Formats: sequence, C-alpha cells, structure tokens
Amino acid sequence: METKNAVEHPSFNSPKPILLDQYPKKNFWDFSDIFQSQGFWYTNPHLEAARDILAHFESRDDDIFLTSSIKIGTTWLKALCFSIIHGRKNVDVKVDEEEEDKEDDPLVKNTPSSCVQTIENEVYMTNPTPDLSGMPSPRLFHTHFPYSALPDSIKNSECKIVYITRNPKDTMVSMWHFFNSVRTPEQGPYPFDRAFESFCDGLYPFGPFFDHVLVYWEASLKKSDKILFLRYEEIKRDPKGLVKRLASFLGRPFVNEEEVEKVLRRCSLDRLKNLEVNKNGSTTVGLPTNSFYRLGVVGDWKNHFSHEMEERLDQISSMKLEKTGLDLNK
Ligand SMILES: Nc1ncnc2c1ncn2[C@@H]1O[C@H](COP(=O)(O)OS(=O)(=O)O)[C@@H](OP(=O)(O)O)[C@H]1O
Repeated sequence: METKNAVEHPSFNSPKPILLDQYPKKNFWDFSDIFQSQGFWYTNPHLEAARDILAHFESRDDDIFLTSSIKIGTTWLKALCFSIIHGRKNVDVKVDEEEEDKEDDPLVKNTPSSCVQTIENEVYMTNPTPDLSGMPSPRLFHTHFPYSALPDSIKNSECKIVYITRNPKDTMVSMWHFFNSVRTPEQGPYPFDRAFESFCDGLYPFGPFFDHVLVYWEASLKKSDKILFLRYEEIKRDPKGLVKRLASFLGRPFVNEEEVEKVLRRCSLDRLKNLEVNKNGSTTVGLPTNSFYRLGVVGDWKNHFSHEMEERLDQISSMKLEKTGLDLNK
C-alpha cells in the first residue's frame, strides 16, 4: 500500500493511512494538523474514519444518532438519551436521591462516552471495520460529522437523528478551555485571541460552526419526524419540557413526572462531574474524562470576550443565519 505523506498517529495506531496531500491542511491550535474535505475540517484519524464509515456503515431503521459539532453539550445529550433508552428499568421504584448512586444506573460505572460511543472515535478509529451486527437494537451512536458526511444509509433509513447546538460564543469559550486542559504546563494556555480567530474562520475539527449547524437545521425542517434539532440553552431553560420532547421523539415517552425528574437528576452536570468514573481516567482516544465537564452555564462568553469580539461573532452569526429562522443567541 502507498504510504507517501501519510501522517502517523501512534496513539490511534491507524492501520490504513491515507494520502493527505490532496487535502488543504492547517494547524489547529498547535494540537494537530487538520485537513479540509467538502468544506469541513478533520483530523487525519477522523478523515480515515469518515472514509470507512461511508464505505461500511449500515444503519438500521431503529438506530438513534446523536449529532453535534464540538463543545456543544454532547456529553449531556449522550447521558440524557442513554438514560431515556436504557436507564429506566426501575421507573416504578421511588429512590431517595442519596440512594441514587447505589441503584442500577449505568452512568455510575460508565462515562457517557462509553455508553453512547462516538462512531468516528471509539468505534471506527480504534477498529476500522468493526462488526456491529451483534449489537442489540436500538443502537445509540454519536457523531461530530457534518450532515453531508453521513452515509446514505443513515440519511435514508428510518433511523432517528438528534442534533444539538449551542450559542457560538459559549461554544468557542468551552472549546478554548477544553483544548487548554489537554496542553502541557510548559505549553500554557493557547492565546484566546488566536483561538477566537480560528473559530471565526471555522478552522477547527468539524468546523466551520455555522455550516455544520445550518445543514442539520435545514434537514430538520424538511424531515421533522426524523431529525430533532435542539439547542443547549433551550434545555437549560426548560429541562423538563425539552427532555419530555426528546423522550417522545425517541419513542419512549415518560409516564410520569418522577421519571422526568429522575433522568434529569441522574444527568445533571454536578452529579456526573463528581462520579468517580468521570473524575479519573481517559477515553479510548486518550482524552481525560474530567475535561468534558466544566461550568455548564449560558453566557460564560461574557467573561472572556472583548466588545469587538462580541460584535464580530454577532455579525458573522447574523450574516450566516439571515433568513433561516434560526436564532442561536436566544
Ligand atoms: N450534564 C451536563 N449538563 C450541562 N452541561 C454539561 C453537562 N456535561 C457537560 N456539559 C458541558 O458541555 C460542554 C462540553 O461539550 P461537549 O460535551 O459537547 O464536548 S465534546 O464535544 O463532546 O468534547 C462543557 O461546557 P462548558 O462548561 O461551557 O465548557 C460542559 O461543562
């Protein structure tokens, strides 16, 4: 096999390096090189996974795909959907909040990322052609891929897609904190103004932000039975209402308010970030599990943005979202 210019990723040990010089390349925050394909930026392992997924992944009608760009609230959505689908065996048993950890909650022993695997990370990056045929239905997966990179079998089957997005300013701040948390003390934090520039230019894994959002938004308008479009801020504002909507969309409506409260309590940021399983250790692709939990508030950007930054991102936002009916600042 030709391996000229192939990039090695020892931690991912990719067995099928692909030729990368056909793709535009940039460096992402000193973290890794990223490559542009069909308007979106990918790391090399993600590009390889995208190719394998396109070639091999067969969706089932009862699959559920959670989709998002990065630092959007994916971990929360994973925990919520997993709890809605698999964590309601004891719905009739009223449990004291303090007893919660002792009962049969899979989230106590498993990170949300191991409960709902990101297909390009845990599934295909570590095993390019995994045999998923024995996996019981409903299969619950997550992906950061843009809609255009999803295989036809996902787009055309009866499977459901839940997309989540977030205010771009909070997303950018969350991303900055996340990638700083995986830098060495010698490297120190990446300069915020440079991070801001690359966010505005869409130069980060699975960027550009607005293009990612818009294609899912448009698809959700055309196929509202198949694609549920959610915003982080909506869930924060009305957690019960949104989680009920989510459960109904997934075909698992709640039977009473206690159930709703239980799922929300189990998936709260405070609880998850303090569970042992999320405090130590790392994901299969080497990211520290505690780096997925931070403040979880709406509006943290105000602590980081200058007035000029606020105006610039608002301008890009208005330009990109004009006439789409979508407002990400609400
Ligand atoms: N349970 C729960 N509830 C509310 N908010 C939560 C929860 N879990 C994670 N978070 C916040 O989500 C942000 C991380 O985004 P992602 O999970 O999308 O990250 S990733 O793309 O999967 O790496 C990050 O947001 P910031 O706090 O603003 O950085 C997390 O704190």
